[in-house]
Amino acid sequence: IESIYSHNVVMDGRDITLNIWDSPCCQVLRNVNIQSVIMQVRVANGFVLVYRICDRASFNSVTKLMQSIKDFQGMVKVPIVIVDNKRDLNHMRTVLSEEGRMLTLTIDCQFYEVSDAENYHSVLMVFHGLIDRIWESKSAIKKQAGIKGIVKSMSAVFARRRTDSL
Ligand SMILES: Nc1nc2c(ncn2[C@@H]2O[C@H](COP(=O)(O)OP(=O)(O)OP(=O)(O)O)[C@@H](O)[C@H]2O)c(=O)[nH]1
Repeated sequence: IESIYSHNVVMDGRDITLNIWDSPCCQVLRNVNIQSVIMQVRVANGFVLVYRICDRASFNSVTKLMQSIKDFQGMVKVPIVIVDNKRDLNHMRTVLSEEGRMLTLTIDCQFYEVSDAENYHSVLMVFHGLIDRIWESKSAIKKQAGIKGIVKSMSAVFARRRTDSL
């Protein structure tokens, strides 16, 4: 079942409300639900893709899902964080840590190795990392919009001058 819930965090003195859309892994496993991915890419500010180190199918799903997000996002890149979970089950590991890291090379994203059952703090780090990336990408968009605005108004002045001189 998909669930949506909210969580409040304070970061750098700012109150932030995270609205988390939690899609179950099994849904992804059967087939990446393209419609759902398209909708999520449209509305989401960021993605946390979690696989289990002892479950190769979950890693394959994350790989597929990442490709779909890449395919459907437009010019604006939505920050993605990859999480290798259940580190406490290292003795049952079937996905190498390097494989997770390699995945992050195909798209610019962060990588975390956690055990959410054992360590709440590491999960917090994941979300803090994502929020940082969201802020960075939002301020980059604002800056770009600012430059575009200047270029637009300058070209308007030049266009008027050209018309005046005719
Ligand atoms: N040993 C261990 N078990 C975990 C860890 N995280 C979750 N689990 C267990 O794994 C099971 C599934 O946990 P969920 O939090 O529902 O995992 P999920 O990724 O949301 O699973 P889906 O709903 O199938 O996507 C539960 O029994 C958890 O107790 C972990 O870090 N270590």
